[in-house]
Amino acid sequence: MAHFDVVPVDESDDWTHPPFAGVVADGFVFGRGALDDKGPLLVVPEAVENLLAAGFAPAREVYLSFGGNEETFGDAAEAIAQALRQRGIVPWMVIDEGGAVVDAPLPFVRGAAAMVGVGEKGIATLQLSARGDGGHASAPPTRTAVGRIARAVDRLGPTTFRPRTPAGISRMLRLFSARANRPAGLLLRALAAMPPVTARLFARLGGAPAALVRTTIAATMQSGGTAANVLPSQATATLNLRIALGESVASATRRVTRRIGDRGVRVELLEGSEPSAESRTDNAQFALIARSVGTSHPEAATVPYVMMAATDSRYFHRFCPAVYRFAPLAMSAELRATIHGVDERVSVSELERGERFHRALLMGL
Ligand SMILES: CCCCCCCC/C=C\CCCCCCCC(=O)NCC(=O)O
Repeated sequence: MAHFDVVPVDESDDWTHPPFAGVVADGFVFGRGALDDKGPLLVVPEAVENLLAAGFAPAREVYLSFGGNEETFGDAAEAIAQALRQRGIVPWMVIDEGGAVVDAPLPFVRGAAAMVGVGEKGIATLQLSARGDGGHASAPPTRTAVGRIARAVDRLGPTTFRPRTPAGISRMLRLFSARANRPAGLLLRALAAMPPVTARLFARLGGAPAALVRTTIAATMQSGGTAANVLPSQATATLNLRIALGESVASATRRVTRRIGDRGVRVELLEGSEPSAESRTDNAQFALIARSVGTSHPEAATVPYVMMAATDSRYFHRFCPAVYRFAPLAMSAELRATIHGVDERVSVSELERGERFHRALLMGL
């Protein structure tokens, strides 16, 4: 699976090469979507076409699913999943974006790792709204509609949701422990054996580690009021929740509502998508991914993790137990930071390695 739509470019951003010109320079293809998700997409048909040209026929049926509205949470992948389901087709394995080959994935861990998302967090978009009486701003009530919404957002701190370590993260730590120096290796092994301790530690670290173990809340938009000297008659805020594995859209919405604890603030669910279950790592599918990584990126260990963002594959995990999120391209931390950002680019040599990965995967089915 992959998608060919991209997020927009802010005209004020300073790109080295125009973001929609596809300039090839210094060994990279520059452009919006180079990593998310045009590079990971094009290595799939490249592999298929090369195998077809060589007269190869795969041992299983292969479906290519390319959607055009992933970034806007559109319904292309949903329609594709539904069509397969209606035909009684349950894929043996689904592979989509959401992982990559990374270097030094954790402090003290040596070498490259092919990070494969074995699970994916859910999403809920909530709108908070409050109403006020309006009027002259020179004689305000204790709390305006804007103030009410601000207080509600402030109450939704990082401790709103309890942390919990998914099994895939414990397995990740165990695999990394073998690639760390002795003291760090012992620590990682201990953390792998004590999921509640890992959950608390990662939650405390904040950022990506915290996002691996708990439901996160980002207030992303707000509005309210019409003029500087007019009391607002309404205010709203939009919250983007990423729901941890094991929780649900409904339970997260309830918790947010309770935590706000203000009947004057309406909490409305605009859209939601449940978190996935975790796909297994002790099966033939995961072993095939690891073998294919061995062909394209022999220096990398194949390691499970949990994808914090959303992919089109979320429409498949509802009826297919083996869903993996992995783009077979090396992405340094610097390159990952260009996704949805400035100077997004993909290395030409990685495109070649990506094609090799998919060829190995198809041949190994
Ligand atoms: C110890 C943790 C190591 C983490 C290593 C992370 C490796 C993942 C590498 C790349 C993943 C990039 C995937 C980008 C997909 C973005 C999908 C997206 O934006 N979806 C929409 C949304 O979620 O809003």
